[in-house]
Amino acid sequence: MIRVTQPTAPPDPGAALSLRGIWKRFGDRIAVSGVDLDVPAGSLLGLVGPNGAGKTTTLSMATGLLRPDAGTVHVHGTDLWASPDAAKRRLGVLPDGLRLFDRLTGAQLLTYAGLLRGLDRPTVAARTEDLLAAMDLTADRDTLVVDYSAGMTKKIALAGAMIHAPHVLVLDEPFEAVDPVSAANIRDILRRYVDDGGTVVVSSHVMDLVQRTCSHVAVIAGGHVLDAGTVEQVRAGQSLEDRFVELVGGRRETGGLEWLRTSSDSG
Ligand SMILES: Nc1ncnc2c1ncn2[C@@H]1O[C@H](COP(=O)(O)OP(=O)(O)OP(=O)(O)O)[C@@H](O)[C@H]1O
Repeated sequence: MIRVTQPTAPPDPGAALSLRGIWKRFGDRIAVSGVDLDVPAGSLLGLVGPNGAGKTTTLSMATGLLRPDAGTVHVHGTDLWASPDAAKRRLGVLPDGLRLFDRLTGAQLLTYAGLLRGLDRPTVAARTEDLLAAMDLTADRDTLVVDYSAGMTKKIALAGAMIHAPHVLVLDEPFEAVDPVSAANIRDILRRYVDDGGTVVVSSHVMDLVQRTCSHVAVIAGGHVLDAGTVEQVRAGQSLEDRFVELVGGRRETGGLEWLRTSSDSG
């Protein structure tokens, strides 16, 4: 079970990811202010929150891409910032706005990712073909990634994050720009990965997708975790979207844009 823990609680060694008191400040803006979160092994957790809530900053600190100002991150009990190599071997990451080596073809990019992770060539070759097929990209295996659509680019980056068979996948907006059929395929791949013992954290703005796909959810706003638990616990009988709006607030009357009513300017 996920808990929003007391800051003094020690990290949970049984959790796939255990964040304790992580903070990040950019100039005088505090992006993340003391996030404590345990992601249970074998869960598929959706991290949801409004724009600017601190999701990307939290995930960057949870995966070794950004050093927290304070706090700790443990990956299956290994301290990420004390033992980054050991911890990162267990992580597969799809960062937000990732720049890929897009002058490579899709197949070359996966080969590169596999070799970089220390896999031998036959293993890389076999997994590359499996992943291309799973992402429905076999026909475009020899197309340059720079010529891929946004959704195809997302899928090849996701495949690159999975090639070393990590224990934990951390995916920032994996469904953004992905067509509904590909999104369903990706959901199946992630569910199978979880059934086989993996853990997935995805950030998303699409509540319906999180409600249908995830076992757990954490709601973050203003750099804090507002609620976390199983999807059933957090939504408490409402739709996740209604519960999200209730927790986060911020709905406003859409007055003040009268000038947009172009029909009133018909003369
Ligand atoms: N490199 C940076 N320099 C300065 N401020 C930053 C930087 N990165 C993030 N921020 C600020 O930190 C806050 C949290 O940003 P973050 O990108 O983590 O939010 P998010 O929840 O991922 O948002 P979105 O849903 O819009 O992607 C925002 O106020 C943002 O302006």
